[in-house]
Order: sequence, then C-alpha cells, then structure tokens
Amino acid sequence: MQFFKVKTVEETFAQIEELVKAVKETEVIPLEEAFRRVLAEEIIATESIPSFPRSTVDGYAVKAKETFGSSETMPGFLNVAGSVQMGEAATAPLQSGEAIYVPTGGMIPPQSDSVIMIEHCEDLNGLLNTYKQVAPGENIIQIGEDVRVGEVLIENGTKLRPQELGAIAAIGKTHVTVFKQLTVGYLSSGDEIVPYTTEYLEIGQVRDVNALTITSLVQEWGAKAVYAGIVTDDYDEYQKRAKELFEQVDCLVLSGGSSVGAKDFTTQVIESLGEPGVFIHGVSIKPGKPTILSMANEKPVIGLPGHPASAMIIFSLFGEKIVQKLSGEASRNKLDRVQVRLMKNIHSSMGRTDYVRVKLLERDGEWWAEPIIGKSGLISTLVQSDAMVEIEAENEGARQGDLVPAILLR
Ligand SMILES: Nc1nc2c(c(=O)[nH]1)N[C@H]1C(S)=C(S)[C@@H](COP(=O)(O)OP(=O)(O)OC[C@H]3O[C@@H](n4cnc5c(N)ncnc54)[C@H](O)[C@@H]3O)O[C@H]1N2
Ligand code: MOO
Repeated sequence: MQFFKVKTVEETFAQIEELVKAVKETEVIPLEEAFRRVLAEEIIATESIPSFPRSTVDGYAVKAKETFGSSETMPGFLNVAGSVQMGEAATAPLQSGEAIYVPTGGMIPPQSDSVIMIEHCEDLNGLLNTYKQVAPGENIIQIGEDVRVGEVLIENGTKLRPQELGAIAAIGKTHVTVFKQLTVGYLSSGDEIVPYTTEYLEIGQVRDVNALTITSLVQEWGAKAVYAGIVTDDYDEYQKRAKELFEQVDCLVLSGGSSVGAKDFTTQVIESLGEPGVFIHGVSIKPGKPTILSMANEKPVIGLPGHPASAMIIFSLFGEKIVQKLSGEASRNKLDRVQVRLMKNIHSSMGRTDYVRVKLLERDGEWWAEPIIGKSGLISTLVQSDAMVEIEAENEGARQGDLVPAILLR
C-alpha cells in the first residue's frame, strides 16, 4: 500500500504559489459585464475627475479673505451676483465684494476660491450676511482631486469590485480587457454515490452532496462550474470521463477515492492526465488529510477527500487559492482571518493544522467561538457553523479564553 508523503499547510500553499500560473487568454468585454472579472490591463486615467472645480455643498462661492472676521455677532456682507445652474459652465468671474450661489456639485465660478454653506449665511434681498469665515479651498473639489489624468487608476490583476467599475465608468471607459472567465470541471466518484435528485435510496447509496457544495464555491469565486456527473470506482471509466472533462476546462476537481483504499483510483487517474503530475498527496491537516494536488499540462487538478465537510473545507482553502492564481488575480489585500476567543479547550496534534467548526456568539463586545461537536466529514457541522477556528501546526491545541484566528463562513 502506498503511504502519504504528507506536507504541511504552509508547504502546500507555497507549492500552489510556485506552480499555478495565470491563464493566458484575455478578452475585451463591456464594463457592465465585468463585475468580479480580473483585469488584464492597467487602467490609466485618460481624463481628470472632476474635470472642472466643483462645490461639495449648497452655498455661495466667495473669495475666502472677504469672509475673514465674519461671526454670528459681527456678520460680513457681500452682494449676491447670481447663481450657477447644475450641468452648466460658470463663466462669469466673481468680482470683489460679491457672492454667487452654487448648488452641491455645481461649477465654481472663476476667481472664487471657497464656498460658504447656506446655513452659515443669509440672503436678505440680495445682501448676503456671512456668519462664519471660510478658508481658501474650503468646500471645493479641485480639478483632478479625485483622479488625475495619467495616473494608474487600477492595477493589472485586480478583481473588479463595484467601486472599480464605478471609477472606470467615471473616466468614460466603456470596455475592459480581462482574463478569460475560468471554467472549473467537477466529477464525483464512488460506486455508492447517486444523483442528489434520487428520490428513494437503496441501502448503501449516498446522494451526491459534493456536486452542490463544490460547484457553488466555484460560482462564488466568479468562475463557471461544469458538473460532469458521477463515475463508479472503475479505473477505465473514471479515467475516460476525467480526461474528457479535463480537455474542456481550465481546472479539474475530482472528489472521492483520494485515500489509499483498494478502489481509490483518483491518484492514478490524476497522474494519467499529464505532466508534471501530482505535487501534493496528503496534507497534515484535519479534516482532509488525503488531499491530492497536481499540475497537468499547466492545468491544476484537485483530488478532494470524499467526506462532504472535508471536501468543502479543503476546496475552500486550497481551491480558492488555486482559482485565484489561475484567474490572473494578483495577491490580494484581504483580511481572511479574524481573532475570536475560545469558549472551550481544543486539543490538536503537534505538526497538524486543525480547522475546527464553531458557532460565534457576541458577549460583552467580544466574539466567542463555541466548537461544534461531530465527526469531521459531517455536512451538518458546516451548516451549523459561522466560522472555522485555525489551530496552527506548531500548537498542541488551544485553551478556553485564548484568542485564535478564525475564517468566517458567512
Ligand atoms: N487507512 C486509511 N483510511 C482513511 C484515511 C487514512 O489516512 N488511512 N483517511 C481518511 C480520511 S481523513 C478521509 S477524508 C477519507 C477520504 O477518502 P476518499 O477521498 O477516498 O473518499 P471516499 O472513500 O470515496 O469517500 C469517503 C466518504 O465520503 C462519502 N462521499 C464521497 N463522495 C461523496 C459525494 N460526492 N457526496 C456525498 N458523500 C460522498 C463516501 O460515501 C464515504 O462515506 O478516507 C479516510 N480513510
Ligand atoms: O478529511 Mo478526513 O476524515 O480528515 O475527514
């Protein structure tokens, strides 16, 4: 029997980092279809935003120095010389001793340098009483203060969020070059696994749970999932179906048969798909030790342990990283762990990283984690959980009251 050459979680992430490269194909798409896609170009501002100086408030454009000394008890006085209309250029320059009404977002007239808010002044038949002094530049957004022409607005490799789409729209760019959307193929294996639509189960049969959890995670990450059904534990059939799917997708995921039992063919199937082949077979992790990771002809292949919760946890950890790298997304500035306090002691073995499902409860302004009891493969433990607490390999567990890192699941 073959034994696992187990790697640590850190070694596994380091191997993924080294071996998985971004897909090469890119496409140009309309901005409205670009949410969650990964930029394959640098967005350089071709215009300044704003392109004219604008007021940030409803008020009167003034020369700041002409308001100096104004107060509730000693107001200053300016003549109201007109008003600026929204969407129109303010061309008439402001003369000394004058104020011009400007709505929020309206253009600042030439020769004015600040805006006094309407609540700090009073228009009495064309004579503006100013009750407060303003500083030069106050309540004005200058040309290019938001975005300056020529600056790098968004870096290559950015996964587009709503705010990036808004910024690209603001400079008038209608199309963007993005990496192609990934397709991730998924195939379940096991003689006992039947479609989840099976109404009545024969003794020994199990509905395909992983098909739903894994393909949903793929969609959550912005890729397309291709579900190819279930194969029995027959090497030739398994190999043929896996190969067919592999040819159609950018990344292949197989579940079940990853362990070292007599009918666990997944490693052999994965090895048959291409070079250089399996780089991880077994991770020092709980749950999910019999994890397989491979690179075949520059495509990642993932062999997940069959147990539903193990499959989902492993795919959330390593699958997300693989999909991220393959999609062209640059390393992100993402807070992926929060600190929570443990309600109970957790035991763990030295050298193994444990992911313990927990419920989170708020108590006196702090978040506490209550471990969920249950065998590592049970899907209901994930349904009940709000987060997974991470017990790092160098720790032999953690104690009640300890602050520990947790990955949120909601
Ligand atoms: N001698 C050893 N045996 C096992 C070890 C070990 O180190 N030495 N590791 C155990 C661990 S940990 C896990 S996890 C499992 C993983 O085994 P496989 O990846 O080979 O998975 P299967 O045997 O095919 O399935 C395990 C379990 O999960 C059910 N399953 C499988 N696929 C699905 C699916 N798509 N939907 C729902 N349920 C599924 C399957 O019926 C089994 O009950 O190996 C241990 N053994
Ligand atoms: O992944 Mo396994 O039994 O660690 O659940």
